[in-house]
Formats: sequence, structure tokens, C-alpha cells
Amino acid sequence: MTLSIWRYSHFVLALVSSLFLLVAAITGVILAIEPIAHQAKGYDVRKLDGISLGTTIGVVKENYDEVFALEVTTAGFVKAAVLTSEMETQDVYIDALTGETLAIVQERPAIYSFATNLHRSLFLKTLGRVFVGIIAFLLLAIAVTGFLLLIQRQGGLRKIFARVHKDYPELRYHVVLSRWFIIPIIIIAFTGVYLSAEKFELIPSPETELVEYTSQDDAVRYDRVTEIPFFKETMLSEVREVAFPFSSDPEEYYEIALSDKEVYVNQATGEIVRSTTYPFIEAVSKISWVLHTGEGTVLWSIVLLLASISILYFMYSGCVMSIKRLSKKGRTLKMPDKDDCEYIILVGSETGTSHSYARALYQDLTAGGKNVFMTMLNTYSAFAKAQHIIIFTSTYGEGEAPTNARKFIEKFKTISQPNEIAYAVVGFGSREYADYCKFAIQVDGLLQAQAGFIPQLPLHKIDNGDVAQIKEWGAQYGKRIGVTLPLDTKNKVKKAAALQDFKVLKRTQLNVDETFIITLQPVKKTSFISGDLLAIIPPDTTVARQYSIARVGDTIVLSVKKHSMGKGSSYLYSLNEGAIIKASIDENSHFHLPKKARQAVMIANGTGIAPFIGMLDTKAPTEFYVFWGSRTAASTALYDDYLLKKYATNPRVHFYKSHSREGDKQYVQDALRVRRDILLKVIEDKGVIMICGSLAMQNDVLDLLEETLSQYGTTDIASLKESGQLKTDCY
Ligand SMILES: Cc1cc2nc3c(=O)[nH]c(=O)nc-3n(C[C@H](O)[C@H](O)[C@H](O)COP(=O)(O)O)c2cc1C
Repeated sequence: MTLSIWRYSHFVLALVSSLFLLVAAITGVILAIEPIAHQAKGYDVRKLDGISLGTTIGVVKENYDEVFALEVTTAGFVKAAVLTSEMETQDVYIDALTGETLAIVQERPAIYSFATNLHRSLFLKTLGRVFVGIIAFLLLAIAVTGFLLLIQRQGGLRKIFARVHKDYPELRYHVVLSRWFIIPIIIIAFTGVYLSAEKFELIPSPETELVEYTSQDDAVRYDRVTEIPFFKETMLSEVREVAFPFSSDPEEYYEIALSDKEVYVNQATGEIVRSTTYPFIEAVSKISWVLHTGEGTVLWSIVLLLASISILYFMYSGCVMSIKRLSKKGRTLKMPDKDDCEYIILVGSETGTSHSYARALYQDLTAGGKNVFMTMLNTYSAFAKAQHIIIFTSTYGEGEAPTNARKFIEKFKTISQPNEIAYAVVGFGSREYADYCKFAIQVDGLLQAQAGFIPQLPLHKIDNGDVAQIKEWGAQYGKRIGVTLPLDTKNKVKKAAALQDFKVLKRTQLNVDETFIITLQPVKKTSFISGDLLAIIPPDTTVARQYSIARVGDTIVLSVKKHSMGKGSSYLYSLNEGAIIKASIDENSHFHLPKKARQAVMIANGTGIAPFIGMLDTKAPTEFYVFWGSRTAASTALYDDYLLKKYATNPRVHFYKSHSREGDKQYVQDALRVRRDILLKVIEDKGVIMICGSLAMQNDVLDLLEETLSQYGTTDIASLKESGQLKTDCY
């Protein structure tokens, strides 16, 4: 909430002030160049703290018939207003030690005068100055809110210079540049506000302190200014301006502006006759001026120049970011607060079927005027106003919960709802599995047994995402609550894949773990990729068994564990080279290696390595980190030709093997625990994490991932799943 307030303010402020800010930033860039170009002239030939005012006055008087004034500029140049031999008044830069003329002071280039006027007042005089003051204030507000957003994004003030998460370039460089220039921009804006306030006399200026001194009659009179102690002791570095006396009349004084005061000095005795100390506010004004203009300090001028350029970049990148954010907003659900909703939809989905129907339900209920909140089963909590809970969940593995629902049962037992709840559970599953909709059945049972939970409809099961079945439920439930629920989704109805012939090219013997590798080739040309499933119906059975495919060249490589009672594995093991079998390829797009992934962590145990054998066989420059757990070293020897030997010299493929029954007795999650840095790096670099193997292993790995992300990460499992950075295919 706080984050969105800051982001919203940052955006609105930037939008309102954008045009003026653009003018101020461009002119700021030009004006920042001026002190750099000026300093580059190099008339600061002497160190001013080693030359006395007396010396300079002496030499300049020797060189010119008449001198009216001296000025020590912020650039360290000494400027004199003199009368030349042609009786012309002229401003010249001089060598403070010799009085020699270094150059005639040129008129300020027109571009800088133009830029100054535009920068200060937009050529609108007082009104323009007011505008500019307001813009400076807005810039200050933008910079401060931006700073807060930066701290939030980087995870705290101390982590401001920590690694920036990879994102699209505009966002990434918005963050990178703001780390360097946010403070200079705050300084520019603050001093801009200050200078404007000062211009409009909004800053109280205290009276200056004037002290008059009476001169001593017996004071020593000197012939030469160089001999007068005051002039001998005052170094040029303390001097800002000197106005020379018009004549030798003792009533005519040197009027000298020093860094902290103004003094009138008797030209013959060196006595100070009058002194005016500047108030503190004067020093603040001076510092503000230097900080805002960079006058006299090349280094700061360069910082100001870069900061002004960065403001232009922030305006561009901020525009791109806002457009992206707004277009994304249109695509995502804008949900009310969970505690304001009467209807709660809880989802458990592995491959998105239940989720897409849940979204349709959300939209239908919302269109029917209900206040609805939708979340994952894992994020179950107490809902202040909830009266209806609808659960859409699939079943995975062997009758188990999908990843985003695996914590539900545990949480449900500890959380109580404030109101009585009317509930309905819809189970998504497949009759092909022995444990048809088992998880939904378990959830329904749990709710039934819970006091305060009243079933609104009995458990409804959906076989293979059947549209007619879900619509039927929609009609029944809609009737109960008086809302039409068409539950239309854009889900394509999956056609049952056609059976085709596959030839057995090779089948190995069983290894120590009773697993074998079988290589098949489609008889007719067919398209498939690693991660898809090969479905076979063993003789004398009606239910298909699916095996994860590794595509190696044009062949299908399956890694199978032979179960003594397993009809599918026994059938495959009975096949000899040359045999032809009927099977179909089921596309399993949720477990494909993303084409764009430049880094992938592949986590497997046992035969779960199968799809990865094929995914590694790519020409793409992906960096692979393969964590593979097996019981013993001997368990993996069977795969050496496909893995260790094949990629032995490939620097892109890194293997981390763990054995649970020998050596260190490590499980795959133990090996991952010590290489958490790899997980974090791959997530940060927008790579993918893929898990294939037993559900028990998957759960342990997800626990580790969750723990790792909560300690060091900037995201969570749900977001990784949503963005496709975490893919699981376990059984
Ligand atoms: C590896 C795997 C295991 C599955 N296990 C079961 C199961 O035990 N029981 C079941 O009814 N359905 C099982 N299914 C089928 C899914 O539950 C079904 O396809 C469901 O529509 C998926 O919904 P989702 O995309 O929302 O996760 C399994 C599917 C796969 C790919």
C-alpha cells in the first residue's frame, strides 16, 4: 500500500511537471557546461592563499595608470577593472603575482545568457520565476519519492548499491542511474527551491552588523600599499572584491568584500574604519548558489551536468515504465482487499487448467455484483467478511496436492474463519490416474469435518478439464447464489493425441536400481520436444501410462523404472530392438525448456533425469546446472553415454551428483542447499528452475527454495511459477 502511494505520487508529480522539467533539465545541461568551459580557460595561474592582497594591488597599480576594482572569481581567476593607456576602461584577467594581463574578459556567450533566462524565468519575468520555483519544489518531491522507491526496491538503505535485478533496460537503468544521481538531483532541487525562496524574500534575512571604528591620530602612515600590515596579512584567497579609492584623499577608502565580512580600509594607515559582518544566511546563499550552478568547481559542475542529463533519461525511462505498468494493469485482475470480500476463490493448479476456470468464475461472480477475492490454496488465511469459499483444485503425482496447494491442509488446521462459510469444492483430475481427484476429495473431507463450514454443493469432479462438466457445475452453483456463471475460458479443448507407430531402436538391461533406458523412433515424421510425454496403453489394459520424453536427435529416449507389478514398465522392458509399438505423444508445454532461458537449473532424482537428457542436447548457449540425486554411483552409470561422457568437456554443463546410500549420503536437496548461490543467481538472471522426479523430492526442494528466497531472495515461489521461472513435473 505504502509502496503504491509513493509510486503514484512519484508518477503524478513527474507527469504534472514534465514539460517545465524538460526545459529546466535541458537548460540545466547547457548551464552546467559553462563553468567547465570557463575553468578550462586556465587563468587560475597562481595559488591564491600564498599571495597577499597588498602584492596584487601593488603590481596591478604598477602595470596600469588607474585601477578601479579587483575581483577574485569563484573559478580562482583574478579580474581587474582598469584604465588602459588608450584611456579605455577594460576588464582583464591578470596574473596576481606580476600584474601581467592574461586576457581581456570577453562578453558572456549568448547561448548561456539565453539558457539562464529560460532556466530562471522561462522569459516570463516574475511569473516565470514563480513557476520555476514551483518546478524546483516538484523536482524535490519527485526525487525524494524516487529515493524512497529506490530504497524499497533494493531492500533497504544499506543495499542501495547491491546488485540491481535484471529487468527491461529502461527500468534497470532508471534504478542504476538513480543510485548515482539521486543525491545530486535532490541537492539541485533543494538549492533551486532555496534560491527561488530567497528571490521572493521568503527567507528572513537578519540585519547586518555594522561596526564603526575611530581612527588613531598617531597611526603609522605608509607610502606604499604593500607595506600596510592589513594588506600584507590578507591573502587573496579570502578576498572576493576590492573597490579602489577614487583619489588619495584620506576620506576615500578601499572597500573590500572578504569571505565573511565587508571592510572599509584607510588607504594610508591600513586601519579598518568600518566593518560589516555578513549574516549566516549569506553564507548559506553562497553555498546554495555554488551547489546549484557549479560555479568555481569543475568536479561538481561535471556532477551537475551528468545529473541534468540523467533527469532527461529518467523522464524517458519513467514514461516507458508507466506505459508498461498501465498496459499490464489492464491485463491483470484488479482485486479488492481480501477482508472486504464475501466470496473467496481458492485455487490449486499445477498446469493452469483449474486456474483458468477459477479466473472465469472470478469474472462471472464479479460481473454478477459480488465482491470476490481469489488466491492460491497455499496462501489461505482468515477472511474478515467471507461467507462463501469455492475451491478449484487439481490433483498431482500420486493423488497429491499441486505445488501451490501443498501447504493448505496444514494451514487450514490452524486458521479459523470469523463467519460461517458456505463452501463448494471442484476437483480437477483425470480418470487415467488411480487416485482420481484424490486431493480435492481430501480437501472436501477436511472442510466437511470443520465446524462452521456448510457444503453448498457436493464435491464436483472434472475429468481432463472437461468443459461440459465444469459448465454443469457452473449452472448448479449459479442457481444457488442467483448469478449466471457461464465459466467461459479461452482454454483450447485438448484433442486426444492420435496413436502412431514407434520403432524400438535399443533397450538396455536393468541397472542396480531396476531402471532401464529405451530408445524409440517415430515411424512417421512427427513433432515433439523434450518434456512432452509418450503415452502407451499396455496390452490388456485401458489406461494410458505416460513417460517423460528426452529428444536426442530424432529419437525418443525414455528412462523407466521397472516395477514388478507395473504393467507399463514391464511392457516396455519386454520390447526388443526392432519391435513396433503403438503410442501417442502428449504435448506437455508446461514442462518445456523456455527458448529464452540463458540459464537453467535442472533438478532430478532417479528416472526424473529423462527430460533433461534431451534438453541438454541443444545448440542454444544456455548454461545448465544439473542436480541429480540417485541412490549410488552405480545407479547412474547407465546414463553415462547420454550425460557425463557426452558433456565431459562442455563448459556450459555443470553436474552436481548426490548419492543417498553411499559416500556423504546426500539427497539432491542437500546438494542444492550448499549451492544456493546458483539458485539465486539463476532466478536473478531470469533463468529457469525445472524439477522432475518424485513428489517427495519436489516438496523437499520447494521447501529449500522457499526458505532460500525468504532469506535472500526478492521473489517467492508463487511469482516464480506465475512467470514460468519454476517448472515442475513430478509424480
Ligand atoms: C504427472 C501428473 C500426475 C497426475 N496425477 C493425477 C492424480 O493422481 N489424480 C488425478 O485425478 N489426476 C492426476 N493428474 C491429472 C491432472 O490433475 C489433470 O490434468 C488436471 O486437469 C490438471 O489441472 P491443473 O492444470 O489445474 O493442474 C496428473 C497429471 C500429471 C501430468
